[in-house]
Amino acid sequence: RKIQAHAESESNAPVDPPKVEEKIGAVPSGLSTDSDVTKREAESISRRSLRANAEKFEFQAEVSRLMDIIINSLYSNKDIFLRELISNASDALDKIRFLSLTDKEVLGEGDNAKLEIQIKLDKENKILSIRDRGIGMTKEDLIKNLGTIAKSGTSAFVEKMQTSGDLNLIGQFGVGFYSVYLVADYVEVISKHNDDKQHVWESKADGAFAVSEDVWNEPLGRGTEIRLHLRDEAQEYLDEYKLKELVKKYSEFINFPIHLWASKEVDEEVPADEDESSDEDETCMHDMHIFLKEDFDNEKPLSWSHFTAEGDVEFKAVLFVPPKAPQDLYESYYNSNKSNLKLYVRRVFISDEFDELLPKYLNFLRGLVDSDTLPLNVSREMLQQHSSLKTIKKKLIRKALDMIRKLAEEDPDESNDKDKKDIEESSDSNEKKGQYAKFWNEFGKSIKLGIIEDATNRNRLAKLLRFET
Ligand SMILES: Nc1ncnc2c1ncn2[C@@H]1O[C@H](COP(=O)(O)OP(=O)(O)OP(=O)(O)O)[C@@H](O)[C@H]1O
Repeated sequence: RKIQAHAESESNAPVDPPKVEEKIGAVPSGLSTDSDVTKREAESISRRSLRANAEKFEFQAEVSRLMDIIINSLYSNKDIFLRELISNASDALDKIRFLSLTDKEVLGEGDNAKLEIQIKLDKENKILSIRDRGIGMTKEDLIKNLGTIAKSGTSAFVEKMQTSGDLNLIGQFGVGFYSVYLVADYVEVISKHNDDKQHVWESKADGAFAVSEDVWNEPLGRGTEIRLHLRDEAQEYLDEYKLKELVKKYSEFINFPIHLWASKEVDEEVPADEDESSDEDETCMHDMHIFLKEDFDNEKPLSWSHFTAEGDVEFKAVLFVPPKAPQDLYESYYNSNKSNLKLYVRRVFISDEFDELLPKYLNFLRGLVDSDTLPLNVSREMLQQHSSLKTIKKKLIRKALDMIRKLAEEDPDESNDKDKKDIEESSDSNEKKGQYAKFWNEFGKSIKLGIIEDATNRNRLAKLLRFET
């Protein structure tokens, strides 16, 4: 399987362009002057009828069927639409960042250069909008990407959705966008790509959509704003607490800042971390810290380590020991190549299935590595042979073993020294008490496997062994 930078756009098989169909949707009559048109159109947003002079299109039949299923679904986990939109926004941001590596100009200046996601709640008009400063879509992109599905097996997929009723599959098949119709009955997508003017796509999920040049909204500069006109029964998505929780949940590995704005005009950064600066370069580290604190049903990781390696091979890494071993940790130890480290190159997400960064016995660790030295767009085979990788692996093992050793050293239960124990107990040691025993319980077997498999680090590993007395 090839590893591809997330930032690359997928190659789309050619598809027939959707048919143009005139006069679908309400056509207000008697429009005279331009300003009149603008006024009427602004009104139409609240009336939820499609813009009058827009070019109208029919959805590809499968898309139409899919939308029917979604809009009539009784599926209870409607929250997933936000996961899909955040993930699309993040992909779009990755794409522009990827292009900016070779051409800085594409980012533009001022706010345009801020690679971020904004979520806005307009309680009065019952609109939830998600905006990114990503790559954006041209008119042609809007028509193709949000009107057709280019993948083979689409009909079978739609069939499966209908029979299983499990709309969670939607993201896996790559049609996540349409899940917006779980919560909205009218959706506008406003988009500005560097190569085109700003356009609006809109649809009421009635088999048709419309696209027009946008003369109504503020210029976006670059990127996409998705406006969801919420259904009556989906008003809960205007509640900032609910939204904040959802954003936290779905932004686990999103390496761009997400800002949530409520109508009160209070700016809250979600997720926010008081002790971290939100320096752009640090975004993936930043998110990782949040992840450390908030995941695992509020159980903290047993230990973590965050470091920067300089010299020939430059990388940053966060490693941590989860609070519990996954149930299947040892089940297919020799067969599976499961890794829990995410690999980024220059902050572009590359893979979370790359198992060359740590030896098998350290598979229980989680975290991420962000390297400036590895090439961005390479196959797995090329990466495996890259000489930097050996250095990264060596340093990661060292840091991981140091981190585990420290866990023991800082645990008062581990200390034989009575005085030290007293001093430590008066400080913040309560949290650290018993942590090593917990670690040993969950991951002791991995240390034993390491002793067998890793001759270079055998002595270091031996110091981590514990025996029942
Ligand atoms: N915010 C956005 N900015 C730019 N392009 C977008 C955005 N949202 C969607 N698109 C375009 O529309 C296409 C269809 O989106 P959709 O969510 O249905 O599928 P996907 O993103 O390809 O797959 P997945 O849902 O698994 O992420 C995307 O591939 C992308 O080209």
